Amino acid sequence: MGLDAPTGSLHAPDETVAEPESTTETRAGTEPESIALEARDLDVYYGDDQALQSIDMEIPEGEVTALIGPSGCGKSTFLRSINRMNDLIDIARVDGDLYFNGKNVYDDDVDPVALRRKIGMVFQKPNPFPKSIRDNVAFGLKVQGKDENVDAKVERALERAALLEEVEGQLDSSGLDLSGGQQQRLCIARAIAPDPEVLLMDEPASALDPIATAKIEELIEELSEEYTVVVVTHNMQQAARISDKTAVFLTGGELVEFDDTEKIFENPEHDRVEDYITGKFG
Ligand SMILES: Nc1ncnc2c1ncn2[C@@H]1O[C@H](COP(=O)(O)OP(=O)(O)OP(=O)(O)O)[C@@H](O)[C@H]1O
Repeated sequence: MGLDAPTGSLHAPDETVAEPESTTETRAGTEPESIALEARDLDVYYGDDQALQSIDMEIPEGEVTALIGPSGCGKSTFLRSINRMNDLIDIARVDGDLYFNGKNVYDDDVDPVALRRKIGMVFQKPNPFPKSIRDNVAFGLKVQGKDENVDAKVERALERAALLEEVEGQLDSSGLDLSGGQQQRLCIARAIAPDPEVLLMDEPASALDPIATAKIEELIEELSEEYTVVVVTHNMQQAARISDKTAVFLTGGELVEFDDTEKIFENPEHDRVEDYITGKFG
């Protein structure tokens, strides 16, 4: 299950965050591809229970990567390890490395609050603040002291989140008066207003009806033109529709296969992945 918490933070100044630098070959070994996020031998524990086992993964920049797998296999745990949201869980412990633009986010000099500004997050249940639409989107900007041209930035974020047309002229109404799908797009606008590089989404459409879900799926594809998107989904058809890469986690917190989405769904390497994809379990 996703952790319900707002993006952004109440803390401010600029701390150490990584700048782009990492480039590597694609899996096919043809063209160079920029890597936004790289997990190396990443283990996560809750108390004595290990939730993720030795995860190695390279997430390309500017693409949509889907994390799929049966309930409890560690998808949300992996997502939260990327922007250190697991820090907020007392019993969670992380071993291994997670690089963002080549910098290990678990280094002592990385401020998790600054990191979360570069790596925004959207949760399963839309969680707008009980504030106006404008204030919801402006929240992250104000926290960062980016209070110049706030109205223009709010409108731009709403536009990028495909919500502006529907709420134009009513930015002072409460975010809570919007429909579920609109609330989720408002949360996406709030996450992108501070201009992150990566958007993490934990089952962002699972609480929505099919029409609102279709809008979020379309939006995710559009967002990947500007951001690296990592999305947890229970819905395999959704993963197949919206993602470029797919990571399949299986019970025990193991990453069994990570490849181009087409390859995963059409010709996976592992029988266990094929069984999962074809609905034999999970
Ligand atoms: N806050 C927590 N405290 C203790 N154990 C946790 C916590 N969060 C997750 N776990 C455990 O870690 C394992 C992985 O959970 P996680 O939520 O990451 O899986 P998931 O694949 O996202 O599951 P789902 O699809 O049901 O949301 C599970 O065994 C779960 O019970």
